[in-house]
Amino acid sequence: MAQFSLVSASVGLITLQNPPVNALSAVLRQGIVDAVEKALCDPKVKSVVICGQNGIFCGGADIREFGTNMRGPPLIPMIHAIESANKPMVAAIEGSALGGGLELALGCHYRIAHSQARLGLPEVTLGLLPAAGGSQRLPRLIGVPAALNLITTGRHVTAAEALQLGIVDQVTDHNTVDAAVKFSQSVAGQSLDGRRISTYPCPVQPNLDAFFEEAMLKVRQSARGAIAPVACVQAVRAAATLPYAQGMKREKELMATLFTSGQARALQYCFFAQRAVGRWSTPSGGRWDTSKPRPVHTAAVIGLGTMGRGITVALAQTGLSVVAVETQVKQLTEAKQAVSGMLERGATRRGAAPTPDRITYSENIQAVAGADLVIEAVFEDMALKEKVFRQLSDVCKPGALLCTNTSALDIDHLASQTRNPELVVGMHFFAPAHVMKLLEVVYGPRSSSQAVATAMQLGKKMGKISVAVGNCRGFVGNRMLKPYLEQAFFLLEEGATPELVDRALEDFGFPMGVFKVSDLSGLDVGWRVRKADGMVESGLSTGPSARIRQGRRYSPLGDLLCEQGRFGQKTGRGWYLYDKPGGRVSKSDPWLHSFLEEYRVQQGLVARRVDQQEVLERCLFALINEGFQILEEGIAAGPEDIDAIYVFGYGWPRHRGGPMFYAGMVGLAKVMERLDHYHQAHPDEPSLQPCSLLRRLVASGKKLHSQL
Ligand SMILES: CC/C=C\CC(=O)SCCNC(=O)CCNC(=O)[C@H](O)C(C)(C)COP(=O)(O)OP(=O)(O)OC[C@H]1O[C@@H](n2cnc3c(N)ncnc32)[C@H](O)[C@@H]1OP(=O)(O)O
Repeated sequence: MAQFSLVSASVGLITLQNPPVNALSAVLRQGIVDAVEKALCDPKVKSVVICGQNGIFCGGADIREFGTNMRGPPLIPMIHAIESANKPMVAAIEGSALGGGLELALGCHYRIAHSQARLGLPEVTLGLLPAAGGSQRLPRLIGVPAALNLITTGRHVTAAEALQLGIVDQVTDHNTVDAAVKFSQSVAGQSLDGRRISTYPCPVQPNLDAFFEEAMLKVRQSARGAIAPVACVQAVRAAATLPYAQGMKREKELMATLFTSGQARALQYCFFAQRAVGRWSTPSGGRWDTSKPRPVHTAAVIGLGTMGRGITVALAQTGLSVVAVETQVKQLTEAKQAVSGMLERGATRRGAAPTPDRITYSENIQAVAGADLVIEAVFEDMALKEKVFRQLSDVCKPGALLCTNTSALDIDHLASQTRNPELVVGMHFFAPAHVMKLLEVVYGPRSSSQAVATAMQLGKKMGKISVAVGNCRGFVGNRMLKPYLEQAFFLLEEGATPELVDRALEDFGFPMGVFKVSDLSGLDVGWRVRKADGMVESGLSTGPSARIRQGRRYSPLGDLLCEQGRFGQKTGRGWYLYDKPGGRVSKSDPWLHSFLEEYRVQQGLVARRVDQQEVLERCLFALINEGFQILEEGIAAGPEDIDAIYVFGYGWPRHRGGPMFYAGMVGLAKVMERLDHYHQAHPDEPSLQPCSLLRRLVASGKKLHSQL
């Protein structure tokens, strides 16, 4: 609802009241319409201030209403009525004014913001555009380039930037409502002719056609198939070229296509999934709302290789004291330099003062004795990690949480090396650890819910999307990646090229195809794991049995490349060719193509035409099938957890909602039918056999996601 009151004898104060973010629900919109009418009819009221309760102006349209039968007064006429009012309307912006919230403020004649406020039009991140007049008013207010930037990126600006851009008229460090009330009194009775943004001409943009062509090209390149950024450019172009009323018509048409698109549904699902993963639960009954995290003031990191350095930076940036331990002196010296460089660059990027140095370095593991929480980040080797955990169990103070940054190893086994297995959890960071948003918090059967809660809370403090997952080989993310990679290798054997497979995945929306990623992360990483698993035979034997290992189809292609010293970017050669070791730009490699041809001949394989659809179905459906298996085993509590992991850690295109959501969009019956089809053709590939949960869901007609 919206509360109306008369303050300072002549100011009508309208307070938006819809916790937690004053989203513009049907009830709130009705409340605003009623309150505005009251204010305009009351002769005592000479000016009006609109504010939000609980320190937040407005988080925009109520996203939960999208996709339902929208009731209540629509936003556009409501904002129009505010702009047309004959009494000054002033927005008092505290906290956030986002999306429809900012559009409401743009309908007001003046905007006063608190210095800590954030403003923006983030609709594009929800697969929409600012369609309550935002795409037409903002360019008229601040010019086309600045408006286009805000609308196509959805970025939030600070009050200071908003003032500089001309979005707000005044910024205050004091009580925003008081400042707005005072301001509104000062302008009461003045003409409002020059204050209605919809009547402004759009500032002239030189070389309009070239400007928008370039903008469109840029957006199409970075959008990777997302349609909302493209529609945003079209809407701003309408503002720059059409009268306001026609621009509004265009805004409405563009919004109509976006609103009903699968992409908008997927992006809105991601918005809520990102928040839902914070409400974790474990099979043993641990829950986010009943488990109290332990306080963490000092954290320690053991091992200062690439991951350990990133984790140290991420911890230091949260303001914690950090003890960083590395037993090799040379590595320690290099790490010190690298960490301080990363902290400095991070501060420059954020426009903040460098993080005060709260890091203590040591060569001795005894230095972690006082830490509340330790993150072990030594080399991915079980024997080494076992040793470190036994030492930690002796050295650490009672109650200290012991975490391992492993991407696949058994958490429970490591816990068994300690005196207090309930204090052990996995914290699987993604490289670079101070940049990547995802954190898998892995609980073993003996991890206490307090240990999970502590790691989840620390992840949140570090700005991560933390997802609690159960203990199994590869946890959720890497476990699902295995069948995906496997299928990509098999497709090469059957006739595809790395270029074809990567192109299909990049057209789907991944920033990089599977072979480019493999070159980037290093082919030797997987080789080492496969060797440890006893999968690798050196040299190449021939015939189908040479490609069956441990009872299932196996492709030795990756191993053969490694035997040639082709480890990817770091050696300048992998699935692609690079201009030098460490080079970043991939080129097609004729050697690789000949190698594949020779390999097929040797193995008696006949190359056939593989198309993009087959690449997507085999790689993605195999990955999704593993996701269903993970759900069935209770390793992930819900599909949102898997989707968040893939969107925030594995480059899954957000506008496709994550693998499990995508499966729902495609239709579970279709996914199952295609898996069955491929499994019949490849009975030695168990990852193509639909798992029982998928079969049960299809048989019952049940959906995995209520949004679909
Ligand atoms: C014609 C169409 C016109 C306009 C279109 C729009 O306006 S689309 C909406 C545009 N607005 C946004 O995208 C803002 C989304 N919200 C946020 O960015 C943040 O929530 C915000 C406002 C910065 C507050 O952040 P904070 O970290 O404090 O809270 P949190 O994100 O955890 O949110 C708290 C709960 O509120 C729910 N919520 C937030 N915004 C909305 C919204 N616009 N509609 C509905 N619900 C919203 C959020 O989901 C959280 O609830 P939970 O149950 O935990 O999911």
